[in-house]
Amino acid sequence: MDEIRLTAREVEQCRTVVRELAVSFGTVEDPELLARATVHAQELPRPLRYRLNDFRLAESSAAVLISGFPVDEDRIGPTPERWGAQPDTTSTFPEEAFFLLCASLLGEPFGWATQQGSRLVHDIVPIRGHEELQLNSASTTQIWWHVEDAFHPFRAEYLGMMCMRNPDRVATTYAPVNGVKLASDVVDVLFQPRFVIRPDESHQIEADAGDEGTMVRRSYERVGQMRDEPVRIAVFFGDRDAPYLRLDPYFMDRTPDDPEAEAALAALSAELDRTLTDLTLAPGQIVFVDNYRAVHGRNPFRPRYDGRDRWLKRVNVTRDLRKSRELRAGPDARVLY
Ligand SMILES: O=C(O)CCC(=O)C(=O)O
Ligand SMILES: [Fe+2]
Repeated sequence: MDEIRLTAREVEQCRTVVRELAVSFGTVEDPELLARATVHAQELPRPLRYRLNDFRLAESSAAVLISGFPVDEDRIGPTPERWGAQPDTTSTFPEEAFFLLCASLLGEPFGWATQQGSRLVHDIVPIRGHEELQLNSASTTQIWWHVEDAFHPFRAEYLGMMCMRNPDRVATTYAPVNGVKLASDVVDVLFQPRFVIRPDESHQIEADAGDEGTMVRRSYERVGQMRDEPVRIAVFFGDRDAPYLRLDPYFMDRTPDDPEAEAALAALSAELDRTLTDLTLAPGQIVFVDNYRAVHGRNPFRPRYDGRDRWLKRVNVTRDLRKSRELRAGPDARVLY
């Protein structure tokens, strides 16, 4: 994993860019802020921009960690009890703005109409009642490693997570695809469209949509269709010698009619299990996982429900918004329906 450590001087430079945005904006969800972020991000320190550009373009690593940006523990306020429940969106504005500026050096932040009320920046917090679900709001159960939104053709190229607090040092888990060793005939099978991935539960909790508009309803219908009539896809794609990957075994069908495909998936899963490592984010740290080149998950933990729970902000980033135009309301709209 690449690590970028900001120097004290660089942090000051980053804060200057953020302060300028804070004059005009109170929330990072303002569409105008995102339009400006792309431009203002070019005022971030040049070493940071070079390193993120290498990560994006040369695929120097399957994840990059950015350390050094401070989090003001008092100002951010208590960990919300559920996503979207932060009483004052300005309380985390500096952290989230820096996060989005970094994200916009990799591509375009976007959101899903079927997730967290169409917000771009998600809250990852434990929610009472979700403890055992296979969702990021779970706690006592582990989140099995996965490619984010693996079922969807327009899933993120990068998944960004920024830590607000993590007092119990709960680890995100991570495994890059280039660490796996597989026989050549297994790789062949993984490159063939013989696998089924269904939408995960985070896209199916209708009550959480927060918006009953036709677009949202249609979006749930589309996800429902992907669940009920999934098409077979390849797990590996791209370069035969350095494949990209797309899988989420927890939501994948077994294929008893195709034992060879089942065995290939089992072999890849065993390799990813073998190479899975812990990444414990500390407040202020940001990780961008290359969602084409690595899987991620999370270890289980005991939730506190006392306002001091683990709290991450999360953003989906695509390199190219245009490819999902049929699912968006306008050329610069960032929500996929
Ligand atoms: O909480 C984490 O560290 C990661 C959870 C996860 O898989 C996600 O939010 O996409
Ligand atoms: Fe995830």
